[in-house]
Amino acid sequence: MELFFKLKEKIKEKEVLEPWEMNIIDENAEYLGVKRIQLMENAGRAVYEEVKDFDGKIFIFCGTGNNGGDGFVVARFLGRGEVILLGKESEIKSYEARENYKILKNLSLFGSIKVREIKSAKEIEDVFQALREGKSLVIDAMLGTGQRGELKEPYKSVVEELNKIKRENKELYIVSVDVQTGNLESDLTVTFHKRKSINKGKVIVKDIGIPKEAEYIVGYGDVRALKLVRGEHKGKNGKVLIVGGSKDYYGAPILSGLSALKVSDLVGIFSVDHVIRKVNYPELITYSVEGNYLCLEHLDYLLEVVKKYDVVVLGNGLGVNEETKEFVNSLLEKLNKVVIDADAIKLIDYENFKFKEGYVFTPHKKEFEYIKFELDELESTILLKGKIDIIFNNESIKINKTGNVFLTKGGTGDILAGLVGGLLTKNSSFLSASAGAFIVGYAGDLLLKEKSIYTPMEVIEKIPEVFKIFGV
Ligand SMILES: NC(=O)C1=CN([C@@H]2O[C@H](COP(=O)(O)OP(=O)(O)OC[C@H]3O[C@@H](n4cnc5c(N)ncnc54)[C@H](O)[C@@H]3O)[C@@H](O)[C@H]2O)[C@H](O)CC1
Ligand SMILES: [K+]
Repeated sequence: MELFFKLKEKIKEKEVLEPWEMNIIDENAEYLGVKRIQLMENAGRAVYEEVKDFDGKIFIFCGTGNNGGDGFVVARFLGRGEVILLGKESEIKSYEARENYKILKNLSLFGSIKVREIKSAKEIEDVFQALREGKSLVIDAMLGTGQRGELKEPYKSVVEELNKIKRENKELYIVSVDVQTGNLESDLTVTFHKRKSINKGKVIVKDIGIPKEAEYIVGYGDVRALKLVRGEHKGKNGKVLIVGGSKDYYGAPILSGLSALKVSDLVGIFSVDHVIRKVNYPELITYSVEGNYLCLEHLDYLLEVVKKYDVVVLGNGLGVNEETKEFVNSLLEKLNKVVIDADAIKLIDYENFKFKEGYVFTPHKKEFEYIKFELDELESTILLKGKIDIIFNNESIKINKTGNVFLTKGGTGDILAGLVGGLLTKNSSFLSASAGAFIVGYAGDLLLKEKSIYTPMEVIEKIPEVFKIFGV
């Protein structure tokens, strides 16, 4: 871990987060044991603290997601006002929000808090009318970091109407929870943990108990953030070409290919005929060249083939010799999305090397010593495998703690490289490396629970189960 701390102090901490980054941090806080319902309670109380002295009518507009859940908590702390749910109770997405909604319904018996469910803005003309005159507070708990794209109804009309009233009635005060919903002209946004890139206007940042460490741990939040286009169109899921193998090693590229196949539906292997002869998996497309090692004379044909692929996984079983060295360096100049593993790491001429953003290096400790880099120029991601994996580039760093000693066996590195390659077709280098490390480690941990020893092929077969466990 001392390398982690050494690197971490050189990587500037992010002050502003993208919504999707915040969602990963939320999930990984839970992975570290922080309860979501507690975060929701703290978030609701944080907003309440900013509005509790308001002396006028209060309307809390809530969505069916966790942003709405926060709004339910605000209402409970206020102990008064009217809660308008944009949807039905049955549409409330999470357990945490549903529980908080149930409490409000129990409280509404006493008349202090009113609760309404609407399908369309037309149903609350009376509320809009009330907002047009006198002093009112609107709490915007409609959409938070989960909002995507153009507002759909009824959010769209509600926001439009609120903006219209806001222009007419200067005494209407709007406070947004976490982020504004669409282009709502809030007077204030109370956001949690860190400022979000989409926050506008006056913003107050409140801590709600999310530990800083949640930003530095890989968890199921990373897995859930993955873009994984399911195989509806052959070849649309991203295409991966494994470039590896030699007369001495034929297993490595096959393991990489089979692993990549778990997240992409078109995988090819480009290698020498010794290897291709041994590929007896119809799912793997093969490209065969004469010789014991891949070398410069194979480059032109490879550059033709690679045009059909999105990502190359380079290095598994390549062998280490002069002829392959030139091949690797010339090839990398021409490619943008590459997983660089095993022997390829040793063959790169780092003196004249550009660390492109689309590269992921997957060294173990010894291979890591070959990589000569200046951290502030490191656009590529390095996934340094170990008991604790460290994933880093010039602006982010995380550790992954899944996995066990049996994963250090031969073959697991090939599986990781292939999986990261598959993920890299649709995701950033950093997320592909982080999630890839988590998934392979977690697969190994599942296997270790079932049996005392397992094979690399069993790790590959376990990958879909990891996705299923985390609902991806
Ligand atoms: N996750 C946590 O640990 C905490 C979250 N907090 C609050 O939760 C929101 C994020 O909640 P989430 O459920 O992920 O998303 P939203 O509530 O923002 O959206 C829910 C829902 O809305 C639908 N939707 C998305 N885009 C649109 C659109 N353009 N039009 C209409 N409807 C849309 C979609 O179905 C979404 O699922 C976060 O901001 C915090 O407020 C807690 O505060 C802290 C812990
Ligand atoms: K909001």
